[in-house]
Amino acid sequence: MTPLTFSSSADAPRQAARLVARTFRLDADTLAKLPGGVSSLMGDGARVWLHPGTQLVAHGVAARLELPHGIEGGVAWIKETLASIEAADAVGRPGCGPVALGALPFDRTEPAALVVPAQIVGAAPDGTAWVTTIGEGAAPAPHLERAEGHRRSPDSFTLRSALPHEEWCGRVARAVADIQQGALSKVVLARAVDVEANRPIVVEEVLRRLTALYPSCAIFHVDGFLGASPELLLSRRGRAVSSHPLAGTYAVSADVDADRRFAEVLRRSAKDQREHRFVVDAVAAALAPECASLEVPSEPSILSLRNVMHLGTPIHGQLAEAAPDALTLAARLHPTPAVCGTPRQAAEAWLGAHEGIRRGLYAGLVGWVDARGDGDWFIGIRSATVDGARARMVAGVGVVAGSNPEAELVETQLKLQAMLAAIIRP
Ligand SMILES: C=C(O[C@@H]1C=C(C(=O)O)C=C[C@H]1O)C(=O)O
Repeated sequence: MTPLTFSSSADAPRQAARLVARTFRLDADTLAKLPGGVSSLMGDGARVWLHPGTQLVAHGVAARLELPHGIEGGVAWIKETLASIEAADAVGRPGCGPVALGALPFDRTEPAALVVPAQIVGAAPDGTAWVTTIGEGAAPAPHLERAEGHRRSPDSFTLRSALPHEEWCGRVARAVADIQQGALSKVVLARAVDVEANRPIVVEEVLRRLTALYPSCAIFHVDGFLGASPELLLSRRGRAVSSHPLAGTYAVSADVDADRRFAEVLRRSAKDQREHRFVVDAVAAALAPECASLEVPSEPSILSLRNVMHLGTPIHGQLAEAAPDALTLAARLHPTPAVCGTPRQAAEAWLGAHEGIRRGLYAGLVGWVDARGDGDWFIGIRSATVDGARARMVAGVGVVAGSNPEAELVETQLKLQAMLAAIIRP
């Protein structure tokens, strides 16, 4: 069936009324046939969202939701469109019923799209699992075949930086100089590395390795864009809202005592604290007008991953009654100074003039929103874009007064490790 296409218009909710969604609980017998849980259904073409909060593995497209003017053109119509799909939902969990899922570009004005999948298999943290099917006129029957992946993986890889190291370090030095001149306070400069493999990269295998290496992160895949993001931009469950901005990074070693000392160094680093504060202040300022209450810890804590540790501040709030849906809130926060800079406009202009790469979906938004307005949106970092035997990995670093170009280069290498370890077979 050809999917419907909706373009951000007043008409989309009316057209969506042609779609019908059915959600059923998956019983124990059916789940027993999926030993890896819902993730056993992810073939290369699936749209995947695996997070300890909510897991969604989606196939097919019931409708494409197009944003020809990017998220800047407004995204509130997406939740309204989902809400006008006729839905029978026997489970009622966040992520049940019709869902819009996908990845949106870093650039707020770049054309973008999400999809309403034709089938979504989901699981909640307590193990409740469900399947939703969506179609025009009637919801199709669910299809729960396990993905069979017998493709031969690549075993030889070449890596090439998009910019020579010296040139990239020169740009960091330029950013530090411009910051010292007072043109801006922080800018997040990204670096791309291209991988070429001897055979097509097997997306499903990369996702399995990411799941094993980064179990606390959001593992995602949308049309070749995949990754393991540690950074929650915004999650909404009813009136509860949360965000977990990160900024400030240190290496993680194999030695617990050394890591404890590194964590202390990071916590006491005035440069990293400053870099972090810009992000927390921006997130809190954007959320406050929508919230009846908002808790922002005064000190960051340490978020430890396999390759790096970050300063992170968990922010929680209760939304005001009229607050918008998860995607609208996330789009309002984006781009935070964790991936762009401060002040935002000066940083965007600086990146446009000096960064030298097209970010695309890197550092954009990735996640889902449902018809109630619940949803999870992470920042699309620790990510790569895979196209056959090629992949582009991107990682960025926050540059502030006092940043050292060579140290920032090392930081990009640590962050790129997240994807390298999953793409390149051990
Ligand atoms: C921009 C990235 O990461 C961001 C930048 C960080 C930093 O500069 O310390 C830390 C976490 C992220 O918010 C990236 O991984 O590409």
